[in-house]
Amino acid sequence: MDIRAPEQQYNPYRVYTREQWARLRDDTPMTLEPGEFDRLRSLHDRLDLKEVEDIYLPLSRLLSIYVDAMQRLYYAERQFLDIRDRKVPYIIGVAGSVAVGKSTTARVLQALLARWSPRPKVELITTDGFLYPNAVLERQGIMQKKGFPESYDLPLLLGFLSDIKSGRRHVRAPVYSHLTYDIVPNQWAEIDQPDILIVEGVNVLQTGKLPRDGKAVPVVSDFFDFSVYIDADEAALRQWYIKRFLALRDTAFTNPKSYFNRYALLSDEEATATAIAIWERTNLANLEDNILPTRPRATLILKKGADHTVASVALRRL
Ligand SMILES: Nc1ncnc2c1ncn2[C@@H]1O[C@H](COP(=O)(O)OP(=O)(O)O)[C@@H](O)[C@H]1O
Ligand SMILES: CC(C)(COP(=O)(O)O)[C@@H](O)C(=O)NCCC(=O)O
Repeated sequence: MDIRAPEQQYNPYRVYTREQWARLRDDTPMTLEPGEFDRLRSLHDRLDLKEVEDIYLPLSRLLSIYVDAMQRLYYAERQFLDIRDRKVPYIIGVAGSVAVGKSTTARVLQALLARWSPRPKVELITTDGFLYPNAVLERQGIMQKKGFPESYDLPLLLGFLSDIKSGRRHVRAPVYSHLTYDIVPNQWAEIDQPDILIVEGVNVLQTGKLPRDGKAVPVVSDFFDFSVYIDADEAALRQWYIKRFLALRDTAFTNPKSYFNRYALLSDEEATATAIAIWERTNLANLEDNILPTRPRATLILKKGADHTVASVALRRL
């Protein structure tokens, strides 16, 4: 235990207000077209020009420094070891609660990084593709634990990342559908030697239980060069989850193929009660037990306020 006064304790992060962080954009140009915002934004997430200018352009600038430095280190080490092989993809993890807006952040980063010069190949993968199919979750009695560590095929995810890092071509990842709430049979996303890969999911900073015998067991973040945790207070997350559930009731849930089709005819009150029940039973429990504890492992923490915009940024010291 650190018995020093809080102000004397070592803080691994430098913390910036939104205004301080926004100034770090410097002369990074805006490369997104106005029409692209709708495509990048998830349901009920907030994303406007100011958010990209104040938060994501400084982050894009910082990432370009990190990627550049890593490439130079990589080549210097290759020279030292007298090895000649192709460069490895730079991997960025995006973590945070269900409904915090990970998908939007990941898509904005993908769009901004892909416009760097010379144009890198930037791919994006979500870890929900590595969830076990519903049939398996049902057999194991963990359908209500979707998103918990035990609901993912971790060896498959680790194998995928290892293939990517080792420069393999045409690496396949399974695909998840939010509509059917299940893995899509016989469908894969193919990742072919990207320069940068963004890996988004609630579980990406989890370590699991490390073996006591010292045997080497990789964890997902061993493959990351940089990671972002998107943070928000529980009260805000709960509201966003309920709001999104109500919006989905009127849209996606009305599709007969939707797993939640039975909720399409619920009244506002019934739908809110259902959303709160799912939130508390599954997503909040997962946040408290398995997601929030990984926050201190991130390179960068984006803290959102109740209006979905980023209020402060914490960057881990090198
Ligand atoms: N039941 C659902 N039906 C259709 N789309 C959904 C459903 N649940 C979530 N989504 C969409 O799936 C995406 C991922 O959501 P989620 O995993 O909660 O992460 P985040 O909100 O952090 O991006 C979001 O774009 C969300 O709007
Ligand atoms: C699939 C999810 C765990 C999110 O996974 P992620 O892509 O963030 O790894 C989540 O969207 C989910 O389905 N949660 C289960 C409870 C619910 O239906 O909200």
